[in-house]
Formats: sequence, C-alpha cells, structure tokens
Amino acid sequence: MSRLEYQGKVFSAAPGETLLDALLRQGADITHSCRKGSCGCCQLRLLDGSVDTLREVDASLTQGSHVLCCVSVPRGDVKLARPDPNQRLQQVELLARTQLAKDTYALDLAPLRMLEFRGGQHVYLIRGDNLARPYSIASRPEDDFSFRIHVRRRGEMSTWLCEQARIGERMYLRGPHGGCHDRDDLRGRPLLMLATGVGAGALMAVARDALAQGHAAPIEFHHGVGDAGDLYLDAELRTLAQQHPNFHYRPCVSGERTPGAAHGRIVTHALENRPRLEEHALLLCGLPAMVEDARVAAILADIPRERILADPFEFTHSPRPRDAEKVAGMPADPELWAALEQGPGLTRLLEAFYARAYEDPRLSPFFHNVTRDWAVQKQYEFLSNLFNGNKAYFGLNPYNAHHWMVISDELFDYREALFESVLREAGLAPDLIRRWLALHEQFRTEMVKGAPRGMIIGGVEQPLHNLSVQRLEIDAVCDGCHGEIAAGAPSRYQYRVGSLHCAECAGITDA
Ligand code: HEM
Repeated sequence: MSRLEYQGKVFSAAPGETLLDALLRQGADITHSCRKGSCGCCQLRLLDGSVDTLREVDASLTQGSHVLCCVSVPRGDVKLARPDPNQRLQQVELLARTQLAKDTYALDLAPLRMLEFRGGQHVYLIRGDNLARPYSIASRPEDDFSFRIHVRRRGEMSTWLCEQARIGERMYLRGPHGGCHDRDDLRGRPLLMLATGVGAGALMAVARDALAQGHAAPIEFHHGVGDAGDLYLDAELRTLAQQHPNFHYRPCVSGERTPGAAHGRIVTHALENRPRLEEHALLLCGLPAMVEDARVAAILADIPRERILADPFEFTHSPRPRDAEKVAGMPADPELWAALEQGPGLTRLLEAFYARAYEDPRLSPFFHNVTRDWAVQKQYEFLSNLFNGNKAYFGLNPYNAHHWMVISDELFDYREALFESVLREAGLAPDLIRRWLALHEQFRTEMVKGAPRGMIIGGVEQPLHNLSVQRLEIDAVCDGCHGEIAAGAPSRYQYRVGSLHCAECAGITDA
C-alpha cells in the first residue's frame, strides 16, 4: 500500500493502482475524463515521491513536476497538490482600450514574454481572482509587438475589461489555441468567412493574413449582427474590399431591414441553396448556434471537414442541451431508411463501424466497460427512430450519453471520418451519406467539451461524480477486494466508472 497525501487528507493506493483510481475510490474530488493520459483533466502536481507512468503522454502535460493521475502509479508514498497555474500561464499587460461601437471595445495587450500566434486564434485571459474567458485575436503578429482583441461588454469578465481594468493592469494568459487561422494549403481556394458579433475582428485578421500572403482566390466575408449599429468594422471591411478586388464584404442584419445589408440569417445567405461550394474552405467565428448551422450546411454542401475551420464563442454558463428539441424537430428520412432495408442495413453498418471503433486507439478507451453489442443496439435505437420517424427512442440523448467524455472538435471529426469511410466502403449513395453525417453534425455542440460535466435531468445539472455513500438493499461484491458487501452495509458507487466499493476499500469511516 502507498500513502497518498492530497488536500490535507491521507489516502491509500493498492499495488499497481493508478492515482486516479485510488483517489476516486476514496471519495476525493478530482476532475477526470479520458483515463488514458490525453485530456489532461486529472493533472496534479507531485510535491514529493515518484510515480511510474503507464503510457507515453504529451510532454507539455507533465512539465514542472506535474503528473496525470489516470496513467500514474505511485512508487511508494507521494504528496500531491493542485496544478500550478504559473507553469502553464504567462503574464500580459493591458496597453490601450478603444471603443469601436456602443458595446464593443478593442483592447491592446502586451505579453511579457514572446507570444507566437496567428490572427484568428484565441487566448484565455485570467484575472487575479481566477476568472477566465477566451478571446479571439483580432490582429496579426506583423501589426505590432502587442496583440489586439475585440470585446463585447457582456458578462463579468468582458464588462470588467471594457469598464474597469486599468491601463497597465496585468493578468495571466493561456494559449494561444485554435486552428481557425490562415493556412498555406488554403491558398488558391475560395474562402467563405462567416462571423457574428466580435467574431468579425478575428476573421478580418485571418483575411488580412491571407491577403498579405498573396491569396488571389475570392474571399467572401459575411458579418452577421442583430442590429446595424453592431456592424462595427463596416468602414474597415469596405476599405479592404476597395484595396483587394478578390475580397467581398457582405454585411447581414437579422433585425430591422438595413440598406446595403442582407436581411435574415447569415447562414442562409452564405451557404444554403448555393451550388458548387465543395471547392471552398469555410471559416467560422461567432455564436455557437451560427457555427453549428453553418457546419451542418457545409456537410450537406460537401465541403470536406478538413476545410471547415471554426472557433465558436465559449460562454461561461454551461450550455443547456438542445438535443431533445432537435430530435423532436427532425424530419424522417424514408429514402435513407429504405436504402438501409428498413433496419438490417443499419445493423450491418453499425456493426462494421463499432468493430473499427473498438480497435481504434483513440476511440476504444471511451468504450471501457461497454460491450460492442450494447453500443450497436443503443445506436440502432437512436438512429432508426430518427430515420423512420417513429420517435420511440427511450435511451439517453447525446448530451447525457456523453456527459463525462472529453471530446474535442478534432476527435469528433476523427470519429466522423471513420464513420464516413464505413458508409462509403458499404457503397451507400453519396447524398445519403451527406444527410446522415449532417444529422450527426447537429449534435456536435452537445458532445464537444473540454471538461466533463454532469448529466442534466429535469433541467437540473446533476453532480458529476456520485460519490455519496449508499446502502444497497441486496448483497453485492466489492470491485476492490472482491469481498461481499452485505445488504444494508455502507458502500460507494461511482456511476461514471460503474464501480462499487465496500466501506473499507472506499475509505468510508463516518457512515
Ligand atoms: C467522438 C465522438 C463520440 C464518442 C467518443 C462516443 C462514445 C460513446 C460511448 C462510449 C457511448 C456509451 C456510453 C455508455 O453506455 O455509458 C456512447 C453512447 C451513445 N452515443 Fe456516442 N460517441 C460519439 C459520438 C456520437 C455521435 C456523433 C452520436 C450520434 C449523433 C452518438 C450517439 C450516441 C448514442 C445515441 C448513445 C447511446 C445512449 C444511451 O446510452 O442510451 N455518439 N457514445
């Protein structure tokens, strides 16, 4: 047994047991998700002692004596602490603030160390009290030694930045992150840029970057706002269009009709019912709902995933799932259902997909404790109901089914690419494949996230880890010592992992 010290408490780890398993088993509050050393959620600092690492992990996650608990087994006694923010962060100083429109400001920030970034990426700004928000970069490194962000005065952090932060104020920065920036492989392709609100600042930096690199193919820049007063880059974008004949500026206002601007949804104008979009690259920055709609329209228009670059805004409040209303509003697809022979074809395709997913090094760890038959059956129930319109699915909707899984946009795309290859190999018609993948695409927002979150039941978010002590009405077997847990005895059930431990293994002393 090793002795683990963490947050003023003492825990124990059985020989070969990972730090994560040991801490969870004894009720420690520790964020975790992938269990394979890639999401970084369970990172802690090793103050004393040493660990064996079960698999190779990204070196940036273990810098400065940090360990990933899910892949670390203690070698004797260890002392642990929460991760050190200074190891991952750097300081920036607020240099200037300019009002651009009623509620929109430009802030210039000087990093104290060299920051390598591309216009369109985003950074997290972190205030002294740890309040953190991501902001997209609206300048190019060539512009100045500082970088610029556009901020809308909404929410605590942004209002503070726009109204109270002093010039000279220092804060922390993490990043840059994100792949929504100009890329050499886009040169020569028509670019379609869709921004809502202050997303326009980031995409204008991307457009200026591309033009500076000699991008000669058309760039169509759509800026969608609710009110004409929020077209805060109107003059600059019109000037850019005059300077570059291949740059086309298309303002769009969803509120009152405005001369010189399209009226309605930006996605309708930019993407829907437009022929021959498949050669384009799509860049998206703004509200998550716009990004989601644009992605779905792009999949239907056959724009390949690797040419859809998106940076949706992240809000502080946890997004409420809309999957139930999406499911309810989805029309049946009788043509696809007929092509799947009203069922047997769907089973065959799902069996082929999960056979690959369970062999896949990136996807298989998620299915730990889930049998393949179960995965096929659940997926069949969900999809068959959508295709045939029966609406008789009783399983979990996508948000709750994936609540604990850290799925990045990149991993979602990876899974979809695998799914697509299975459909193609089976010879399903291309337009049916597009419709099927566009259906998956509508649930991306419910699944992609950087950290696990609790299920939402009856509109209320449940605690992520059910660590409460329980007394079962029947006898059970402990997953730790394999001894019997008598009916009525205290035990701890970890529903996320599906494990049950007796009072001794779970360290329950006060039940
Ligand atoms: C990277 C992407 C994804 C991963 C890693 C993933 C993984 C999983 C896993 C491990 C389960 C089993 C959960 C459990 O039984 O505890 C599951 C269930 C499920 N997944 Fe996914 N999934 C992904 C994408 C999708 C997509 C795109 C859809 C369809 C829109 C989908 C629909 C479902 C459904 C309907 C269930 C069953 C829910 C239930 O238990 O009733 N998943 N997924």
